[in-house]
Amino acid sequence: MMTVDDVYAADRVSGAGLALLRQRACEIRDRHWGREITYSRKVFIPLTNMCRNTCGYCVFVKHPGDPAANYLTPDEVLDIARRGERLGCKEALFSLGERPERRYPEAVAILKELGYATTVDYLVDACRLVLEHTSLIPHVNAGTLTEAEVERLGGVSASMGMMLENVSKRLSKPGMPHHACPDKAPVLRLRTIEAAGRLGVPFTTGILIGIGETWAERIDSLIAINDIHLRHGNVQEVIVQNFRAKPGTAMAEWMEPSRHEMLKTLAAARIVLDPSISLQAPPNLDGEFEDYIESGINDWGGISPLTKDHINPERAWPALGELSRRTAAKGYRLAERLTVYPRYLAGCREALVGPLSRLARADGLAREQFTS
Ligand SMILES: O=c1nc2n(C[C@H](O)[C@H](O)[C@H](O)CO)c3cc(O)ccc3cc-2c(=O)[nH]1
Ligand SMILES: C[C@H]1O[C@@H](n2cnc3c(N)ncnc32)[C@H](O)[C@@H]1O
Ligand code: MET
Ligand code: SF4
Repeated sequence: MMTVDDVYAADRVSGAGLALLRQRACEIRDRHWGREITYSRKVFIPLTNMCRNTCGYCVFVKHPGDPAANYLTPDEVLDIARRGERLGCKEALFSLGERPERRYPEAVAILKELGYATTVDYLVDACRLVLEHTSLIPHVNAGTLTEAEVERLGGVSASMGMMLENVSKRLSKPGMPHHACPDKAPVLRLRTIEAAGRLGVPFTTGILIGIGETWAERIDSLIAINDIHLRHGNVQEVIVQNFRAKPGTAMAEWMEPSRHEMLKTLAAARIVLDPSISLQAPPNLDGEFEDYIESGINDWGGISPLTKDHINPERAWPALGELSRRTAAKGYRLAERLTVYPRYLAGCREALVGPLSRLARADGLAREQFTS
């Protein structure tokens, strides 16, 4: 048995110690998730890249003055979704900046032109548009939200998400990545996940590693997420994502976390988290991603045949055939899932019943499987 105390003490494990940690994680994964590793075929829809925060690692955000700072129009949203649909995508991932209208008159003006007061108002209609005119299912990754906002968005998306990042308040101090980022206050992030729990919204969250946190703070974060899941049962997946330094950002010269850190953290996450929570790591942020399989992951997250990863635009996804082959080389089968995991399908909102049942097969994974 491996206890939470053992995991807290695993900060400096290597060699046989690390091997044992990873083996334990794999046993848990194999027992609860079998020999299948899933992914979601998606399009990325960056509804706006303006944001009132300025996270030190973020290259997605664009501020007014930069000609690239914008909102997509409803036509552009539908165009991305329709092209994705033709390529077999099933998820529309809306990932966007947070409340730019609270900071920039430029954002207020564009929203007004579109007929909205807030970014969330526009997001609700953009999701509805995709639901009504395509077969894609919206997943909303819009950062911190109030309970009322989660409720509204829950009616037009099957699942929602927001990385906790980390529970550490230290990361908001001057010189740290979340300094002057109102929406990255850990207490607000936890409240958002908790609100989704109360409303029964299947939720994706996770931690970003290598941004100045300690090992103990990583484990604290995983436990905080797990506690919400134990109360509400709504955390469908946890992402462990490695920070990648981007030119032009405040953290351009920061050291990136090593693969060793990823392998250790993934195994720790699998041991700490309830086994019903899917463990996801992205395959485009490290050349030797297949090693994650031996740390207990069971999911690769969203992969797109059409759009780039706007958050890590320089990191192309591996081709599906390659992902399939490298997954198989470790003894696992690649399978395509929907944005919402099988066990949450039965509890979905009325408006989603039809769209989801058209895409899901009896076991809850995608009826039409693209795996190479
Ligand atoms: O392409 C990406 N997809 C990201 N996704 C989407 C993810 O890969 C899946 O498509 C969805 O979680 C559905 O399972 C996120 C979703 C969230 O709810 C929260 C955070 C992320 C982070 C990323 C990301 O950095 N890049
Ligand atoms: C959508 C999620 O992407 C993550 N994110 C943002 N910037 C980076 C980066 N430079 N490297 C890795 N992950 C990043 C954050 O965790 C955010 O919440
Ligand atoms: C584009 S970053 C992902 C969405 C949101 N701004 C967040 O940081 O959580
Ligand atoms: S990571 Fe999200 S919250 Fe932070 S600046 Fe980028 S878009 Fe804004």
